[in-house]
Amino acid sequence: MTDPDEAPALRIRGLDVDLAGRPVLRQVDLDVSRGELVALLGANGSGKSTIVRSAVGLVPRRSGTIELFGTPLESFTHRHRLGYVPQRSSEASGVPASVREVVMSGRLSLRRFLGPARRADRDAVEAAVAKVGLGDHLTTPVTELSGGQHQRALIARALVTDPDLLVMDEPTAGVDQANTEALADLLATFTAAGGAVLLVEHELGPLRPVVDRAVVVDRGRITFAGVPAAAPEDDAHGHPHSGAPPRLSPFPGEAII
Ligand SMILES: Nc1ncnc2c1ncn2[C@@H]1O[C@H](COP(=O)(O)OP(=O)(O)OP(=O)(O)O)[C@@H](O)[C@H]1O
Repeated sequence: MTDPDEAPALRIRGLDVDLAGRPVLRQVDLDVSRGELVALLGANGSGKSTIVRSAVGLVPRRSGTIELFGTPLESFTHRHRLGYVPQRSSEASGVPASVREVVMSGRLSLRRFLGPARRADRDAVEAAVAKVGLGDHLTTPVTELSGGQHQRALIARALVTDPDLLVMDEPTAGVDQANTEALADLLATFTAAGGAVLLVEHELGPLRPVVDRAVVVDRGRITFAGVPAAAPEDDAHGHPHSGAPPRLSPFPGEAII
């Protein structure tokens, strides 16, 4: 266990994950510091989602350690410090919950009893919804939102506990340029205030200016970590271009290429 005051927001060491009896992640090491935005890149099926889902405790691991703010995941009780935005496709459902209900569900980790929402909960929901620009849609069923608006509702749900670490799985999938740029601004504000972000992307696109470090995953292993400008771009088939062998270091400050 690392000193909680010094510890990075997220520290993964030697992570091995098997799914359906098949190795999916092998010896993954990754740090995300406070105030830092790290993007996980890589081809389809390389293991990006499995890394972020492991980081929030959704996937059992074969070996390795995961710490949040210096505390092992298994004993981390401050769930409100963690905001998770799943892949939007995994949220699709025919149940017409409103934006308010979806975002309010993010407050459950803070509520001791499940009675009617308190004033503080309602205020936090309205503030988070306003932050993502959906203030006019509080009562709109999420099924009636555009892809970009739906994504913003999920981001509001992740922000509603005022987290210190945001973990996002493809937050720009199916989102137009304007919404992606708005997300980039929001993330820049979040990290400037000391928040840490780990997100999955297929390509950096409009988020590139706010990404501090790009980490490339290839067949379950980290093959590159460095400044975004040096990250290999995906080709049309989703495979990173091979170029000069990258210097390998998943740790902050060690990988300026
Ligand atoms: N629940 C599961 N059971 C079995 N295999 C799985 C499961 N989830 C993922 N996998 C497999 O693990 C590998 C990594 O999947 P993962 O979703 O982490 O990749 P990814 O890089 O996020 O891909 P994409 O970019 O397509 O979302 C893939 O081969 C996938 O088929």
